[in-house]
Amino acid sequence: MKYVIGVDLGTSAVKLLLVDREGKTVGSVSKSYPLIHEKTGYSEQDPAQWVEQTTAGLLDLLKEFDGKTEDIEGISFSGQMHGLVLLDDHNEVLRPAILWNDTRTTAQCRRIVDTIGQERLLAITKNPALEGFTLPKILWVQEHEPEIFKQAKTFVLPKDYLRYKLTGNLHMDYSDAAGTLLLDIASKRWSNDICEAFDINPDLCPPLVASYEETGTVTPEFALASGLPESVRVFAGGADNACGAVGAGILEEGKTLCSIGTSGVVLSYEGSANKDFEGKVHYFNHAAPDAYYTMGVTLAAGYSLTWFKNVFAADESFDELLVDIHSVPAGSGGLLFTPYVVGERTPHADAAIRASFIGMDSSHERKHFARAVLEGITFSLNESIAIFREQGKRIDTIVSIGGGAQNEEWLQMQADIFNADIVRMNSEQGPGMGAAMLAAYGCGWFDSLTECAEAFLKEDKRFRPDEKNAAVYSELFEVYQDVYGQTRTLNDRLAGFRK
Ligand SMILES: Nc1ncnc2c1ncn2[C@@H]1O[C@H](COP(=O)(O)OP(=O)(O)O)[C@@H](O)[C@H]1O
Ligand SMILES: O=C(CO)[C@@H](O)[C@H](O)COP(=O)(O)O
Repeated sequence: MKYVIGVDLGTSAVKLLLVDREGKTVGSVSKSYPLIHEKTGYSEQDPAQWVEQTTAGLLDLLKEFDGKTEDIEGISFSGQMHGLVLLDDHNEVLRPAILWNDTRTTAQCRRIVDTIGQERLLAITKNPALEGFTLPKILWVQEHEPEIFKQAKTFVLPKDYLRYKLTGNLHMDYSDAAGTLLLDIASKRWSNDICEAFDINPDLCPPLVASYEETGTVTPEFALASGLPESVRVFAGGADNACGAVGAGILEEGKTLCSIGTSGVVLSYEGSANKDFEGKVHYFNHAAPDAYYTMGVTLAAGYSLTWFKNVFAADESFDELLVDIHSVPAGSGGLLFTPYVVGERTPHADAAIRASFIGMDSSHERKHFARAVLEGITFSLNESIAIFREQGKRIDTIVSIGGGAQNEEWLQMQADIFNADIVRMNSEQGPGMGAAMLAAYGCGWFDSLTECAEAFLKEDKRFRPDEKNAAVYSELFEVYQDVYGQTRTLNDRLAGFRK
């Protein structure tokens, strides 16, 4: 039997899947690393930790594996998007990576729009200037750390840096490059116009490849450190949401994905780059050949739950914290939460907004708060679904993946709030499975990713909307939508008091 490995370099942890030729996961390992929040709005990670934890994860994965390591044919990657990794001329990391959920770059976003114009930016990149994207981060370093910027020879994204440590070669794939705001999405080329407008040497941008393209094999040093044979073929991989879509079979028009990881995403397949969503949702290249996807993003989905657990139930597991939420009725007894603990993206691109609990009552217990957090996160994702529905998309079935899909109550809540069937697949680790599928396709095991999806993916369980709860949530969603406008100026006034 032959095998491939899918590596999902997430925000909270790296997750590795060992998958056989029939699509069965025969081994999995997860290794976590911390986020560094030096100031409010800042979010960084040390790229060395991604490499250390992936290497340790591979050692564990291979220790447990009872097959022959020479039978592992390929490896590929799914990566948290947008994070800026700056490298010098020896490919050494120049500063900590500035991540997708770092929102320090509001001024740089304004500079982008003032310099290039919103219309031209949308025409080239299909996306507006948002704090999370990579170009504003490059401009921030250019302005605030000119000495570091002067030494920068190349920029890459998180999984590209990890792949470089395996192969010694630098590349970036189209699906991840799409989130930099430097790629011409339709022609799949770096935009010289954008580089020129911001005094960025185009050589800073690495060579572009397709997600299923081979980028090299494992170096002797990495083979020694990780136990991987040098013969393993290394494929480029893609953005975590593109890989999540591959791993959930979102490979044709009409298919929708909900992913609850650190962030939350509602994603829809697009066959071309020529639709116009006016920048209301992100529009990126897919990891599948010649395809695209649109998506709305909740900045702190799983992260809001993680924040709540760390503050109020640090010694408990997620399952312990959520054990009694079924005993709280839909609507959490009038307690409403907005998940803006680090700001928001869709539909409110606002780095300054912060979260609220509204309607606290002396009858509320901790379980009401826990349920309200899940409901608030799901309402936020429902705002993206509402945008898609307004644009005429029919959304009646949604595949749900990510850490949040581990909880069945939450999956039922998604069905009730989205008013659609929610499907859980055989693997909730969509991005890791998507990465494994890119390696399987790259190795030539299948003629297309669709063929691979047919062989590898199976529906595990379906959650259908409960009419009564759906009606309650439909009414509450209107209240939820009002909270942003009602709390925006209050939050602006509080901003000066933050760390
Ligand atoms: N048992 C669980 N029940 C509900 N949510 C969970 C559970 N375990 C993890 N999560 C949520 O999943 C998130 C992590 O999901 P994951 O897809 O691994 O994220 P990432 O790819 O960003 O590292 C956490 O932030 C947490 O909120
Ligand atoms: O910024 C985005 C998408 O635009 C995020 O979705 C990141 O890609 C991080 O993903 P997770 O770690 O939450 O999976």
